[in-house]
Amino acid sequence: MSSWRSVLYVPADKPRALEKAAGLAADALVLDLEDAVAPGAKAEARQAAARFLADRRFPGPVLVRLNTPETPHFQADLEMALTAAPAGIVLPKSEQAAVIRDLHLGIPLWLMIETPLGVLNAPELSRVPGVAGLMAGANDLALGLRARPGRDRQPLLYALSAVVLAARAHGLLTLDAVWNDLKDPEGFLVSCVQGRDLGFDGRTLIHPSQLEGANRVYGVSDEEAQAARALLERWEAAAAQGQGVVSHQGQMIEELHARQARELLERWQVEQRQI
Ligand SMILES: CC(C)(COP(=O)(O)OP(=O)(O)OC[C@H]1O[C@@H](n2cnc3c(N)ncnc32)[C@H](O)[C@@H]1OP(=O)(O)O)[C@@H](O)C(=O)NCCC(=O)NCCSC(=O)C[C@H](O)C(=O)O
Ligand SMILES: [Mg+2]
Repeated sequence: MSSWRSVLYVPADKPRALEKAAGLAADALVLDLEDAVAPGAKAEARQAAARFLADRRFPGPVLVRLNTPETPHFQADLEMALTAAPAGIVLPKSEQAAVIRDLHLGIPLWLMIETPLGVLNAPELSRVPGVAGLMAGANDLALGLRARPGRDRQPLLYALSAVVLAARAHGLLTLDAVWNDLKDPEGFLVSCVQGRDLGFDGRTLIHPSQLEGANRVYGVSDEEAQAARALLERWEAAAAQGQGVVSHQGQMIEELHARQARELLERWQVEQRQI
């Protein structure tokens, strides 16, 4: 089990960003070959990504986001990725399960759900063998929906929830979309809480300044771990007496709450090892 609280996009054609990313406290990186890289810089970005992977510059999982299969860049991106063997491939603008299935890629896939059709097909996309996770893409979603999401992201909530629903139904990981406004760190934090409460496992990010907030909001605090231990203690004592439901600090608890507490403690332990 690894943690996916903070997943930083790094444009693969930016040497300084690659250099910096190698030492950052992100849980994972996505080396971007797609939208952050201008058409004329695609080849250079591909080579830099291959070098970064070969040199094992980052201790955690490193994913590579390819250009879409319809573009002239896709084949070369794919060949590079299959040779360099990242922890996974990110496929942007995923819409059709058959298209993804026909690629027959023997590597973990992360599908970006960021178009109206992608959202509608998210349940089928989640069932494609090899898919490890779903990532939401707010910029493309806003474009495709003609939505105007403000600070509260209200116009995107249906689509974001649909991504979580599909991922959870099929046991996949799922990551919330990026926050563009670097001048509004408070809005970013509020939206991290919103994404976490919707059910996302973590957040995709665009800037190092967003790492601390995402790690904190998506992480398990010591207080939460302590509360989970207390709940388990109460539950185990009650279960030993054959009880199926008890109250704990004024709240009803059942076996499912004990499971939830165990899962939270497991995550807390993983995060402690990553510090
Ligand atoms: C958004 C940025 C263009 C801002 O760049 P800039 O103004 O140059 O940032 P700073 O000067 O504040 O940078 C300070 C230092 O931090 C490094 N840096 C910045 N961003 C990153 C990064 N992502 N990874 C690693 N390091 C980074 C700078 O190099 C500076 O370092 P130093 O000089 O040594 O101090 C820029 O942040 C950026 O390019 N971000 C990533 C953009 C990106 O990848 N976009 C594609 C993914 S978003 C998307 O498409 C999601 C989805 O598809 C959707 O539809 O929503
Ligand atoms: Mg996008």
